Amino acid sequence: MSFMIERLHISYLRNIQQATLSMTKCNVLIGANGSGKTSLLEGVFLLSRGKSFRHHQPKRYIQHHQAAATVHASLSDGSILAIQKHTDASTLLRLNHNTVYNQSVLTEQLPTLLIDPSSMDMLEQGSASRRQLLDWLVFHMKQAFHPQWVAYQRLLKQRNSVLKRSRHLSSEQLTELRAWDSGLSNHAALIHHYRQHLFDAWQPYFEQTINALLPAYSGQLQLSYQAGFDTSHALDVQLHERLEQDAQLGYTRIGSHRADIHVHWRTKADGSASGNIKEQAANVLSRGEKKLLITALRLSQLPLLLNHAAHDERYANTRARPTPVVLLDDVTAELDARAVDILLTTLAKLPCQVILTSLTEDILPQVKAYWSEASMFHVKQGNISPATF
Ligand SMILES: Nc1ncnc2c1ncn2[C@@H]1O[C@H](COP(=O)(O)OP(=O)(O)OP(=O)(O)O)[C@@H](O)[C@H]1O
Repeated sequence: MSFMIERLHISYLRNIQQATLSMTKCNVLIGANGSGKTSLLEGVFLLSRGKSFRHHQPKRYIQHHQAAATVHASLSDGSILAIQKHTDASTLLRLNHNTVYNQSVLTEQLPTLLIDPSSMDMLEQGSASRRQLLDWLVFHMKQAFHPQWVAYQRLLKQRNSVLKRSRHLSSEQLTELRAWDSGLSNHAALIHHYRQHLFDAWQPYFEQTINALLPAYSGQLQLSYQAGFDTSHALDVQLHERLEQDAQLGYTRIGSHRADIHVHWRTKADGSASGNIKEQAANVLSRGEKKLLITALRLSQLPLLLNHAAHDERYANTRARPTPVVLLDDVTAELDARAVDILLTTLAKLPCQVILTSLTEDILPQVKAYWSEASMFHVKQGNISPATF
């Protein structure tokens, strides 16, 4: 058994003044450009992650002339989650009417997975979004990962601030760095262990999803994972060896914060899977195919997560677990009718709640055919109203 968002309330987020939605398994938002569709997805993401995927500063997404934006969700297991973001960037988080002080508590209750136009450059951009892709999985599957990652980030920040301040380190600073490096090294070893373990578990799910979404590339797309440092040696030894270079650069060049995921395309002239041509997939795929690949990267994590949750002792007594919410902005963009159809049939089979946005009603017949429970909403100038199919 799993639970999902039943009721969502948003106030003063961009052009949405007040909106209340009763949600089902598949929720389709239809509206013109600038009507507020993405803002609603932004609200759900904000509740789950504590930040927007569009702007870091709350004053950018809080409605003009308002002091705060609020998002409130009632889940089908009876729990209530809320976030309030103020223009001074302060945050109030609530779970079941109690204040909580750690966003990760809400993230755990409401896993969200975003597929939007800005993620379409994920393969070409810096490593951060690809690293976050893997870390999303690790966070939701390994409870011990998050504290390690937080502790690593804290030490890294301290180390970088010393490196930034002085190119020539005093003996006190060197002693201080050495102590931090040993801590960093211990955290990095564990972070790598969790990432590697889940990266390996993820591979077959990724292959299956590619078979469904990009059958023409079956067996030709492979993932690789780099830890960000040479994992055959302790990180502190390597940090020590390159301390002078880091001091010149003013930051730490190697470590868990540099981990990355790559997608390779590999084929033989005869088209068989293992072979002699190897390229970054981003150099080969069309824009539409890239969207399907990025979608496959994200969606392939869901069955793995859900299989794992079935065995997770945290949910053993309640027999219920959170259902991931897939936020899919502008579902038809870049895709032809056949690709949209494949994407929707794949999504409908996955154990997730879906919130889709679209400029037109073209996808409604498929939504109706593939989901037994679906809702439609019209979005106009920030007003969201339920509509019948
Ligand atoms: N802080 C703010 N306060 C009030 N309105 C805002 C604020 N920030 C943005 N807006 C407005 O809110 C609307 C947000 O639209 P949104 O991006 O959600 O549209 P959309 O329906 O997803 O459109 P598209 O189909 O073009 O992506 C825009 O019209 C924008 O001008």
